[in-house]
Formats: sequence, C-alpha cells, structure tokens
Amino acid sequence: MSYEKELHIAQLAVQRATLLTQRVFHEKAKGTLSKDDNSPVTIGDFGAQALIIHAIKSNFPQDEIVGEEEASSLRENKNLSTQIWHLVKSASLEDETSERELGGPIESEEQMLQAIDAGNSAGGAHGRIWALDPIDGTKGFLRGGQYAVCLALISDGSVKVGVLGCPNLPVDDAAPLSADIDDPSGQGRGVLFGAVAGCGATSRPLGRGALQSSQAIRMKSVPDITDATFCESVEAGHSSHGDQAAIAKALGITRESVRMDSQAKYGSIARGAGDLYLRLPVRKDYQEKIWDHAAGEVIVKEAGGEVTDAEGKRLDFSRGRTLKENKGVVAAPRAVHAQVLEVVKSVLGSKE
Ligand SMILES: Nc1ncnc2c1ncn2[C@@H]1O[C@H](COP(=O)(O)O)[C@@H](OP(=O)(O)O)[C@H]1O
Ligand SMILES: [Mg+2]
Ligand SMILES: [Mg+2]
Ligand SMILES: [Mg+2]
Repeated sequence: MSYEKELHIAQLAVQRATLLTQRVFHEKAKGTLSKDDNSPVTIGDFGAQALIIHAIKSNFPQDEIVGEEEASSLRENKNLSTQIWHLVKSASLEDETSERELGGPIESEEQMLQAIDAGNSAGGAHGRIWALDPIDGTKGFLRGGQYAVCLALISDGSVKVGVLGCPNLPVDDAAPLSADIDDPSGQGRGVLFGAVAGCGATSRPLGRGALQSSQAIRMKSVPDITDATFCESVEAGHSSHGDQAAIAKALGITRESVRMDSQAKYGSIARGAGDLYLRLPVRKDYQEKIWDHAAGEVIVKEAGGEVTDAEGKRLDFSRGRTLKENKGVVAAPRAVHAQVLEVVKSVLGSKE
C-alpha cells in the first residue's frame, strides 16, 4: 500500500496544528495546567489535538486514534475551554483547498471537546491506529526551546506513516545541530518531516499555505564513531544523562551532547544534522508512550537508521498506549547501530 493520501492529510493536519501552536508559543500566557502525573499541558496541546483529530476523522472515519490528551479537565474549566475554542476557530491554512481537505472547520466548542476525547483508543496489535502527540516536548515549548507536533499511522502494530512538525528547527537540512533557537529574523525556521515505510523520508519547509516541495533526507554516514554527535533530552528526568555520557565516553566520542526537547531529535539525526539519539531510562518502571516515538521511528528508519530499545529489541507499538515491552531508545545509522548497542549493553550491564 502506498499510503499517499494518509501522508498528505497527516502533513496538512500537522502543518495547520503547528501554526496554532506557534501562536501560543509567542504568547506569554499559555494556559498551562498540571496533569495528574505533574506534567504540563497547555491550550496549544489541546487545540492542536482537536484540529488533528478532526482532520483524521473527516478523512478516515473508521480509524482509531491514540492521542496524548483528553478533555475532562476542560469540561471543568469553561474559561480555558473557551480560550482553546477561540484559537481553534481561527486556525486555518492560507490555502482553501487544503482547508477543505482537512474536513472544514470544527463547528462548535462541544464538537472540539469531542474531537479531543476521540483520542482515547487503547491501541493494540490490529487495524489502523493513529498515534498523536499534539505537542511533544511541552516543557521545551514552555521554556522557549524545541518542540514537535507528531502524528503517525500504525497498522497491525507497525508504523507505516510518520510526520513531525518542528517549528523551531532550521529549514536547512545541512545546518549544524544546535540547542540554540535564537533567530532574530524569525526566518529560516520550521520544518516538516515525513516518511512512509518502504518509501523513504523527506523534509520540507513548514510554511503557511499549500505544502511546499519536499526533498529526500538521509542519515550521515559515520566512518569514525569518535566523530559522532549525539543528542539527548534536556530534561534529566526523561533520560539518564549520566549513562548517556558514559556510553559516549566508552565509544570515544569527545563532542558534547546536544540537548534538545521532543522528537526534533529524531528529525535532526534523520537528516544528518546529528548522528545518534540516546534515551536511557532513569526510572525502571517508566513505560515510554507510543506517541513519543512512532513518527520519529519510521522517519529515522526510512532515512537509513536503526531504532531499538536499550536491549536491541525493536520498539513494539502493538502493546497498547505504551511501549511496555521496551526500555529506553537507541537510534543510530544502520551501519553503526550494532557497535553503539554493544557499548550501551556493556555500560548498563556494568551498573548491575
Ligand atoms: N520519566 C520519563 N522518562 C521518559 N520520558 C518521559 C518521562 N516523563 C515524561 N516523559 C516523556 O518525555 C516526553 C518529552 O521527551 P523529551 O525529553 O525527549 O523532550 C514527554 O512528552 P510530552 O512533552 O509530549 O508530554 C513525556 O511523554
Ligand atoms: Mg505531555
Ligand atoms: Mg511527548
Ligand atoms: Mg505531548
């Protein structure tokens, strides 16, 4: 199957939702709530989830959706719900044809809340399930750093389509990897990554109207691993900076890691701006969420990479809303992945 329509709709939907999040990004007040696990969610997360689910349901009504957010807190907070509704109502692409392809506008605040709640699939091994992270790296979003709008289609447990909207990454695939997002002109940033299993990965400028033309991306070859650049989370609670530093040292890597929030890390290594992405668990009991990895996994694999957990197992997207069979993530160009994994195992093994 070619998944041409799925990729097209996913790219348009992510593009439109990313534009909504950018408006919130530039506002001082982001309507932040704290969820039960103490993690933040903003009006940008809710608005982006509503828009993307509306677009998927309009085009593929039978498909299920695993979305990170749900609307119960908004039903108890009319003020916040209304703020989101104002954002969602006025979100549109400049291109009318694209707008129509996304199912037209959401008609009411209630319909918006229902769309947010339609991301409640339990996930699983059968059928077509979309995994949606409306803002990945919400902490980065709040800090003024990197974040990504992430959407993937999983079919019978494997990822077929992945799209990442990264408004704060440079458009230029050849720009060096940097945690810095300073860009006084505001120009030259915003990239949309896409991939279909078996068909390669691409990047294109995020833009505001019809989708601009895309170009193929490839991971960089790494003839000498000691020259590699690796990236990792900013948040020390999300992955073990200590283990990652020990792995880099054992590989002979001398360059400092680049710390950035969100799946912008997957996009960055896929286009060769960096080489490795290491995410070693801090807490043994944490289960990674499928929406934090699905789009990034297929984009890196299609760009010539390998993505496994810290034990070398493939990421298993068929187990529900989390990757409960996996621990951590190791992403690298295919030619060096085994070498990196061996060092990961030996560093983690020596701790036990
Ligand atoms: N203890 C933990 N270990 C690993 N990931 C965690 C975590 N707690 C939260 N996360 C996830 O880390 C994601 C951000 O990843 P990164 O650190 O690479 O930016 C968060 O996504 P959201 O921001 O969408 O909630 C959240 O799902
Ligand atoms: Mg979150
Ligand atoms: Mg996330
Ligand atoms: Mg999120």
